[in-house]
Order: sequence, then structure tokens, then C-alpha cells
Amino acid sequence: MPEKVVILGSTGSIGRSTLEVVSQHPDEFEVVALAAGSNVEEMIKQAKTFNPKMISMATKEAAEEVRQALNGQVRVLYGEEALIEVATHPDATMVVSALVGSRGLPPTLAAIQADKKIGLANKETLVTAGHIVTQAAEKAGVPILPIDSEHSAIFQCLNGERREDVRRLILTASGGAFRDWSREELVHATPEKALKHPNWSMGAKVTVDSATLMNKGLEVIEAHWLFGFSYDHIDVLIHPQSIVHSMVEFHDGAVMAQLGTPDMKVPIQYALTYPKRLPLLTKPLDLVQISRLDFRKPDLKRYPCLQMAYDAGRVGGTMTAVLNAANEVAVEQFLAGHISFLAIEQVIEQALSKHEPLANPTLEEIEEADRWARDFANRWVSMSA
Ligand SMILES: NC(=O)C1=CN([C@@H]2O[C@H](COP(=O)(O)OP(=O)(O)OC[C@H]3O[C@@H](n4cnc5c(N)ncnc54)[C@H](OP(=O)(O)O)[C@@H]3O)[C@@H](O)[C@H]2O)C=CC1
Ligand SMILES: CC(=O)[C@@H](O)[C@H](O)COP(=O)(O)O
Ligand SMILES: [Mn+2]
Repeated sequence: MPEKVVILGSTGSIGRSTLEVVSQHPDEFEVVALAAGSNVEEMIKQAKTFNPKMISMATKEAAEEVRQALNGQVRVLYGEEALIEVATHPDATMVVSALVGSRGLPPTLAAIQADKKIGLANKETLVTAGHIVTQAAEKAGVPILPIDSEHSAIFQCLNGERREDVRRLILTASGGAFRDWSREELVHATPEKALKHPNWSMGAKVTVDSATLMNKGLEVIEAHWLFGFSYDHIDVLIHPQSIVHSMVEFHDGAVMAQLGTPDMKVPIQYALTYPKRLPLLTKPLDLVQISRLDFRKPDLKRYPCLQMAYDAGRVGGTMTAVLNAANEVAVEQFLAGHISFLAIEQVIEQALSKHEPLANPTLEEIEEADRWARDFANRWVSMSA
């Protein structure tokens, strides 16, 4: 039986890579439904190639364009409710959660509650509402299979191991576009330069997060929820080559690592076919050509976003939703040219310092904290302009 897949965010970087994996194994997968924002042209192309039964776009106009191009033969919906409908399509067995931002939370949660397996790229879902999402998955008995490369690596390293034998998780970080820039040089960091990731080709938001190291901060929180280790047992190392995707250290001193060329098709396929491993057309790892692998500790003073993520994670409750939402606004404003690169960390720091966190929040309380943080961050930006 083929895996019947829904892709939330099919026109994005992860979405397109997922469809490449699907194309390599047409007998293994069937595309049931696709969801995206405003990229009408790409969605029409995908729909003609993969024949989904349902499509969702962000707006009525985008949906109408797609519907017309497909001669009205596919059900094309729009808006937030449509995302839920797509994510819970009765024919689907697996949902790839690859929207960007906390807008991924409601459809991912709905998919879990509708008993779908989840391939999770959208880390903001777990950062925003980790306890609710993991409890829902436990209750429904559905797995959350990590797509994020570091978490896929850790998931593979933990395979067959006993939790109590683990000393710590070690997430690797490339250091992003500004890895070798001083704080003084960062004053002149532009969106154009921030978008040049040294090793990965990804969407704009995660690429900027990589440059601030907020991506690693979000991933520390993601690892906490996925694998259940406390923040004292999750470390980060800068590894400029992005070949070791992450590691697990055990109490006997053994360290397991997962290595590979930086290609998201590998963790995507692993999540889609787990526990099977199918062949995949990707560049083989040539360690002789790479010849060296470097590691160093991140300087938390140079990368305050990573420190803020650890601190917010330790506080817990609504604090991580605020961290995430303030970061989303700050990155958007930076990309729009409204604030400087270094103002990103200031916006987040201010939002965190003003927020009064609630412990063990409900979904509504989390949504309220998310709204409050967006509002706060947008006001901060307009006042600083
Ligand atoms: N790219 C990567 O290699 C990795 C990404 N991730 C995570 O995966 C997630 C996706 O990242 P990435 O693929 O890079 O992001 P992209 O920006 O490339 O893609 C985002 C997707 O979300 C869709 N989208 C945006 N706004 C809306 C909206 N309002 N309604 C519906 N859909 C919307 C976009 O649609 P459209 O383009 O049509 O507007 C697009 O399909 C993020 O959480 C990221 O952190 C994790 C590890 C690696
Ligand atoms: C490919 C992937 O998983 C990204 O999240 C990646 O980790 C970004 O790279 P860095 O955050 O290490 O720069
Ligand atoms: Mn990652």
C-alpha cells in the first residue's frame, strides 16, 4: 500500500524536496492533498504532476487562479480552515508539516488528532506548543517523525538505545552566513548577505534564523520536546561543514553521529519511509574530499538568540511561544529592510522581558501569547523607525 501523503507547504523548500522524494518512488507514495500560500504558478505545476484530490491556498484569489488553471477538476480551498481540511483529509496516512512559522501549529495538531503520522519540518509548532502537540501525539498514538536534519540525525542515533544510557544530545550548527563576522561587522549585515547560507539552500526565514543562531535555539527546544531531555542535556557545537548532522553521547563515553552531504531529501525520505531505508539519488558523502571536520563551542555572547532560546525553554509555558512569535516578526521586518540585523535580537529580548509567562498554558493561552508578542514586536519596530 502506498503512503498517502499530504504536504503542508508544498511550494517551499521542504515541500519541493518532499515531492522530489515522491517522484523517485512513485509506487511508494500517493499525493492526496497539497497546501501552500501564494505561489500559484508552482502549485499549478505540482497539481498537474501529482494529481492531488484537494488543494489549499492562503487567499481566495490564489485559490481561484489555481482552480481555473485546473479547469475546476480539483477541489481548491483557501484560508486557515482549508489548511485544517487538507491536513485531516480522510484518505491521508501521513502529513508533512512544512509551512513556515507558527501558522503550522493548528493544521499539524489537527492532523495528529485525526490520527495521521507526522513528518515534522515545521519546528515552530513544537517551540510554540510543545507540550500540547506531544501530548496529543501520545494520546492519538501517532509518531512525530523528525525531518529537521539535526533531529533526524538524533532520532537515528537513538534507534534501539535506552534513554537512560544517554548523557547528552549534541546539535551541530553551521554558524550561518555570518559565522566569521565580529559583532562590529554585524552592524552592517544586510538581508542579501544573511540569505547566503554556506551549506544549505532553504527558505528565507530559516536562513536568517541560521545566521542569528535562533535556528539552533529553536532546535534545542524542538529536541527537548521530541526526545524528552532537559535543557542541561542538550548542547550545541558549531560545525562549519554541516556534514555531521548531530550526535548523541552515552554514559560510557561512546558518541554516535549521523553524517551525510547536506541534502534535505535524506531526512525527508527517512521520515516518510521509516523504518525502511530506500535508495535515493543524492550526492554520496566523500570524506576524503572533505578531508576535515571542525567543531567549536558557540560564543553565547556573540549569539544572544541561542542564549535567549535556552532561557525561554527553561522558563517554559508561554515563554517559548513569545520567543518564536517575536522572532518571526523581527525576521520579517529585517527582510523587509525595516530593522537592522542586530535589532532582531533586541526585539526578541524586549518581548521576553515584558512577557509574564503562564505555566502549562492551554492552546488558547498560547495563541493569545503569540498574538501579544506579534503585536509587541510590531509596535517596537514602528517606534524604533
Ligand atoms: N528548508 C530547509 O531545508 C529546512 C526547513 N526547516 C523548517 O521547515 C519549515 C519550512 O521551511 P522552508 O521550506 O525552508 O520554508 P519556505 O519559505 O521555503 O516555504 C514555506 C511554505 O509555507 C507556505 N506558506 C507561507 N505562508 C503561508 C500561508 N499564509 N498559508 C499557507 N501556506 C503558507 C509557502 O507557500 P508559498 O510559497 O506558496 O507562499 C511555502 O510553501 C520551517 O519551519 C523551517 O524552519 C527545517 C529544516 C530544514
Ligand atoms: C537543514 C536544516 O536542518 C536547517 O535547520 C539547518 O540546520 C540550518 O543550518 P544551521 O542552523 O546549522 O546553520
Ligand atoms: Mn535544522
